Amino acid sequence: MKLRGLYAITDSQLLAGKFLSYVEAALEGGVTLLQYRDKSTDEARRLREAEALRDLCERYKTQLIINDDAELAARLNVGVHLGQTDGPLMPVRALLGRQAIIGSTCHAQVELAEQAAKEGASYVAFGRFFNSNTKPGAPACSLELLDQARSKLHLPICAIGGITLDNAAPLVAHGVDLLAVVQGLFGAESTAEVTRRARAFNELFKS
Ligand SMILES: Cc1ncc(COP(=O)(O)OP(=O)(O)O)c(N)n1
Ligand SMILES: Cc1nc(C(=O)O)sc1CCOP(=O)(O)O
Ligand SMILES: [Mg+2]
Repeated sequence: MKLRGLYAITDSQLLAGKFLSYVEAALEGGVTLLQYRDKSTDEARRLREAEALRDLCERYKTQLIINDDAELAARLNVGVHLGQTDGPLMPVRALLGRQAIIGSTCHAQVELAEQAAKEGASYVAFGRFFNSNTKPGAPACSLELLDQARSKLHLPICAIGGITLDNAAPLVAHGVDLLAVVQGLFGAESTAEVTRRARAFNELFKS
């Protein structure tokens, strides 16, 4: 499966009271990957929500990725996204199997991405590219880094951090395969607007 297009990421605060309706609206507009990102320790709720997302993703033929939690990903037989402090990648690859999608945060360092590629990552994520309300403290990354990364890496490149429909086009022009978005997608006033935004993000990959 080609990893290219919109990578929607959930946010429990932003989506409170409208979690599944907003996610479904995004899937309706077209989502290549959907990440369940919930930084809470409420295991029961996390399992319930992740199961609901897995069922929704099956209906829309979208791949579900769990943030941080390889055990939960294994339990649901879906992919996982790991940051630099979320533990080593290789045991997770062994746990989830060869087919599983495993993403790796590489901040603004091509060397981290080369290492992740060696360890079996399915895609590498660079960011943050713009100011992010969701994660204001994330280290910054530039378009020039993408040019270097594109010339050295042979796996899909994901960009994250403050991405909106107004600023995303240059990222795609610099070789990004996946646009990972929270606020720029789900910070919308209605489900119809979420669907419109999802479609518009995907259009950026067609020109
Ligand atoms: C697609 C994608 N890229 C980067 C991140 C950030 O991961 P991490 O650095 O582990 O930070 P948290 O998201 O866990 O706070 C991501 N989740 N997804
Ligand atoms: C979860 C996350 N990781 C980042 C990184 O740079 O590693 S930026 C980020 C937040 C993405 O949300 P938004 O689209 O609302 O900015
Ligand atoms: Mg993490």
